[in-house]
Amino acid sequence: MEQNPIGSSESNENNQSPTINEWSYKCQTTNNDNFEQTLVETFNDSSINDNSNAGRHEGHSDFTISENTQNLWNNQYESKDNQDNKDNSGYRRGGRGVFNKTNHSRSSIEKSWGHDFSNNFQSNSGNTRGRGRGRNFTKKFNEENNSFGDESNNSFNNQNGITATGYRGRGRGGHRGRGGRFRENSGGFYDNDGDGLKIKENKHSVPYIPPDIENEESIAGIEAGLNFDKYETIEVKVSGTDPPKSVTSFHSSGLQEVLLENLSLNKFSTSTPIQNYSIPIVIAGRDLMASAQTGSGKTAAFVLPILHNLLENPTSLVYDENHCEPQVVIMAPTRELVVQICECVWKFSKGTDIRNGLLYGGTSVGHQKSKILQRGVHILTATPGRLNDFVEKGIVTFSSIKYFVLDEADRMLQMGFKQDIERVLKHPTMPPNNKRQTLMFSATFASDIQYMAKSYLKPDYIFVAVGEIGGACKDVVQTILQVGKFKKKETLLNLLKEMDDCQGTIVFVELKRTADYTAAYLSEMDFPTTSIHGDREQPEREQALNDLKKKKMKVLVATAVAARGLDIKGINHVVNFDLPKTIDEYVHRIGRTGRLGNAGKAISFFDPEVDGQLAPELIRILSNAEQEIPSWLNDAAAHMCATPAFGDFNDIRTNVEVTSEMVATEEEECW
Ligand SMILES: Nc1ncnc2c1ncn2[C@@H]1O[C@H](COP(=O)(O)OP(=O)(O)OP(=O)(O)O)[C@@H](O)[C@H]1O
Repeated sequence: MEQNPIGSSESNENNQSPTINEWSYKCQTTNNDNFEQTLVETFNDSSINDNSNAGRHEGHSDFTISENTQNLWNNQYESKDNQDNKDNSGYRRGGRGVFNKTNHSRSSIEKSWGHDFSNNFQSNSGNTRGRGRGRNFTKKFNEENNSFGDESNNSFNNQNGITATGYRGRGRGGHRGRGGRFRENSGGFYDNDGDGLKIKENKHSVPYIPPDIENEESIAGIEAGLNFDKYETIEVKVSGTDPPKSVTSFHSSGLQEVLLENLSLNKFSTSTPIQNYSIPIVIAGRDLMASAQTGSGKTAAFVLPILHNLLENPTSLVYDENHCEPQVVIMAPTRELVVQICECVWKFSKGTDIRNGLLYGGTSVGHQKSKILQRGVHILTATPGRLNDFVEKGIVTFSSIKYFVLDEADRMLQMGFKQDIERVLKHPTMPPNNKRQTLMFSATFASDIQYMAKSYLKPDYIFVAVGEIGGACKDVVQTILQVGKFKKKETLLNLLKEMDDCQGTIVFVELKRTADYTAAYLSEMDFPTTSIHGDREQPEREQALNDLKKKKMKVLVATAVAARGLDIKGINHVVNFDLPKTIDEYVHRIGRTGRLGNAGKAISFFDPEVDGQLAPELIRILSNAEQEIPSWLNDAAAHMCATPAFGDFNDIRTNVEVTSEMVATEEEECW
C-alpha cells in the first residue's frame, strides 16, 4: 500500500511524531499588505499531551491553558459577546471574542455557542478591525474518552481582515488517529488537494480526511410519500432501436438475489418508472441517456444494473501500489453529490465483493490515494477535478473500464466541466465508446446538450424520458412572489415566521457573501441556520449538510452548489431568495423538496429588475406542473417577449453589477 503522501502539504498529517507541547499560531491579515505575524508559543503543560489535538487561536493572548485536561473544560469558557448574539448556528456576530473562563457548565456553553462554535467562528460585524481578540478553542471535549476529538477546523475568521490560523497539535486525542490540520488563510498559499482550484482563501493546506460511510441509518434514503403511486401515471417515452422491454418491479427485473435483499433492507419495495426502464436497458448492455424528474430514483436506476452486471460477469481487479484500474467510473458535479452516490453504491453492494472508491476535492489526496490503492476499486465515484488530478499522476487509469456514468449529465457537459470530461474520455487508456457502456442521467436535458452528448454514446443508444424532459416535479407547490431586492430580507423573515415549523428549509442565493450574510442574519433572528457555498471549507460544507439532516439546524442557505442531486430527508421548503440564471437550475433547486412522492413547497422571489428574462420559461414550467401563474408574471413575460434581447436566455443577468469575486462561479461552486 502506498503510504507516502502526495505533495508537500500533506507532510503534516503524516508526521508521526507529535508536536506535543508546541503550538504554533499564525495570525495573518487577508488584506493586500501581506502582513503576516507569526506567534509561536510553547506550552510545557504535560497535561496537554493526551489531548494534544486541542488547539486554539487568539489575536492577542490573554488566555491560558488550564493545568490539566479536566480543568480545561471544568473551567469553562464563555464569550461575553455571546449573550447578545444569540447565536445557535455556527454563525457569530461581533469580532471581539473575549472569552473568559467561568464556572459555567459545558452544556450551557454548547447551548449558547451552538454545536458548531469551534467549527465556524466568523465575525460578520463589519467594525471590529483591530479588536480581534477572540480565540477559538478548536476541539470539543469528548466526554467518553476524556479527550478532544471532533472535526473542528481551527479557524478564527474575522471578516474584517484578520484571520488567525492554527496549527493543531497532534497526538492521541486525534481525529481517527491522525494528526492535526493546518489552515492557511493568507491568500498566498496554494492548496494541494488536487481539485483544480487555484489559490483560494479559507482552504486547508493540510487536507481534510472525511469520515467513512458509517452505517445504513446515516444514509437512509427518503421514504416514499403519498404521491408515490402517481409515478405509474407518468408518460414514458423511449427512443432508439430495439429497446429492451421495461420491467414492472425489482423482482421481475432479474437483479441478483443479494441486490434484492439489499433493496428490501433499504425499504425499496416498489420500483419507480425510471428504474423499471433503465434496469433492463443497462443489463442488456445498451448505452442510455435518461431523463426523469427530480427525486424519482435515478441513482438506483444506474447503480443497481451496474452492480448486477459486475456480479454476473466478475473480472479481476487490476491495481498495485502505484495505480488502480476501476471498472466503473461515475462522475457528478459536486463533492456532496459524489459522496451521496457513493453511499448509494455502498448500501446496495453490501454483502458483495464489490469495492467502492471516492475521489473529491477539498479532502486529503494522500488519504484518498491510499484508500483506492489499498484494495483496488470496482466502482470509482468522483468529481471531475480530483479525478483528473489522479489521472494525470497515473494513479487512476481506465484500461479496465466497463461503465462510464455521468450523473447530472447535462451539467457535466456544459462549460466548466466539459473539458474535464473530455480529458477523461480521451485518455489513451479509456476504451472507445463501443468497448464500454456509457450512461447519462439528469432531470434536465436541453436539446443542444443532448446533441452534444450523443457523440459519447454508441449510435444505438436508448433515450428514455419519464414525463416532460426538464419539467418540474408536480409534487412541489410553486409560489412566485414579486419582491424587489430591498424587500427580500424582510420577506424571507416573515415567510419563516409564518411557517408552522421552518425545519428543513433551503434558501438559495446567487452570491456566496449573500449566503453568509443571510445565514448570519437568520441566526440572529433565532432561526438556527447554516450555509453551504464554495468558499466554505469541505468539513464545514459537510457539517452544514449533516446539521440540516440531523435537524440541528432548521435552515440551510445555499448557492448553486446544493442545487443538484442532493437528497435530504425532511426538506419541506425551498426558497429562491434569488432566482437562478436558468430555468433548468430552477427545476433542480425546487427539486430538493417534494421527492419520491412527498409534498414540498417552493417559494421564489421574483425581482422584476433582475429576473424578467426568466418569466416566459417560468410560466412554461409552472403551467406544465399545473401550478398557479400570477397575472403579474404573465405581464412580465409578455413584456420580455416583446423585448428584442429575449432569447439570449443564458445571459439574463448581464445587467447586474457584480464582480468576479462576488459571483459564486459555477466551476468554483460545483467542484
Ligand atoms: N424504488 C424506491 N423505493 C424507495 N425509495 C427510493 C426508490 N428509489 C429511490 N428511492 C429514494 O428516493 C430518493 C431520491 O432518489 P434519487 O436521489 O436517486 O433521485 P434522483 O432522481 O436522482 O433525484 P435528482 O434529480 O434530484 O438527482 C432517495 O432517498 C432514494 O433512496
